[in-house]
Formats: sequence, C-alpha cells, structure tokens
Amino acid sequence: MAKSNAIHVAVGVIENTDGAIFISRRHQHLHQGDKWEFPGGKVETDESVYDALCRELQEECNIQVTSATPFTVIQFDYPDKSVILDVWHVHSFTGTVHQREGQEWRWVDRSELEAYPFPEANTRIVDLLAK
Ligand SMILES: Nc1nc2c([nH]c(=O)n2[C@H]2C[C@H](O)[C@@H](COP(=O)(O)OP(=O)(O)OP(=O)(O)O)O2)c(=O)[nH]1
Ligand SMILES: [Mg+2]
Repeated sequence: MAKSNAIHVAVGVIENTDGAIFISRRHQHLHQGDKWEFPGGKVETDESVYDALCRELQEECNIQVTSATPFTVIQFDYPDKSVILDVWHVHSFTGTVHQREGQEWRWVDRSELEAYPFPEANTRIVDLLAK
C-alpha cells in the first residue's frame, strides 16, 4: 500500500531516434545524491502527471514532449521517504536535449544502463529497459 505521505514523481525515459536513453546524475546534496536518474520531479497539487512530466522535462532537459506513454509505476519506501515513481516512455519531443541544471548527463544504450548506479527504486525500470 502506498503511504499517504508518499511523494508522487513524474519520471521520463527519453529515447532518441538511435534508441539511446537519456540519463543524468543527481546533485550530491539531493536525496539519492550522486546516483544516476531519469529526469523528472514532483507532481504539484492540481497538476496531472502528464503535465508534470512535460514541465519537468522542459525545466531539466530543455525539451517539449510531443508524445509519451505510461511505462510503469513503482512505489518504493526509502528509510527517509516514500516515493511513487510514475514512469513514462517519451518517444517524441522537440528541442535539443541538454541538462539545464548543471548535472552530468549522457545518452546510453539500453544494454549499458545496468552499469550505472541508480536509486534502489529504479531497479525494475532498468531491468525492463535492459531486456
Ligand atoms: N527524477 C527522478 N527521481 C527519482 C528517480 N528515482 C528515484 O528514486 N527518485 C526519487 C528521488 C527523489 O526523492 C524523488 C524525486 O525528486 P526530485 O529531486 O527529482 O524532484 P524535483 O525535481 O521536483 O526537485 P525539487 O524541485 O523539489 O528540488 O524521487 C529517478 O529516476 N528520477
Ligand atoms: Mg528532478
């Protein structure tokens, strides 16, 4: 059961026309700092998950999402907080992807994803993408 205080997060698995996936590294001072992540962030009150996804991807990686489909939902309890990751597969977008918040970022092949340290909640996302 999801905890009532769980943080609802919109997460985007952005895929380019070569089939590579965008990942970036969380700032050290943040929750799950230094881990790699898929871009995204907290869904605000009165905002749909899709709207949050579009807003966060515009803010964090400079793109306008034009097509995305639900990929998976993960509820996970860290010792210090609970999250619900609402993960979307972003197939098409306009704009040139780059990280706007000074984080390290790169495009990686699906088969390379398992080599990157992701937060524990991401294990199933990476498994689904890698297979
Ligand atoms: N964006 C993102 N967050 C993740 C992933 N995996 C994972 O456990 N999280 C957790 C870490 C955070 O506790 C939470 C998302 O927080 P965030 O720091 O991205 O939220 P935000 O962009 O709205 O940040 P802020 O404006 O509040 O600083 O979800 C992931 O792949 N991507
Ligand atoms: Mg974020």
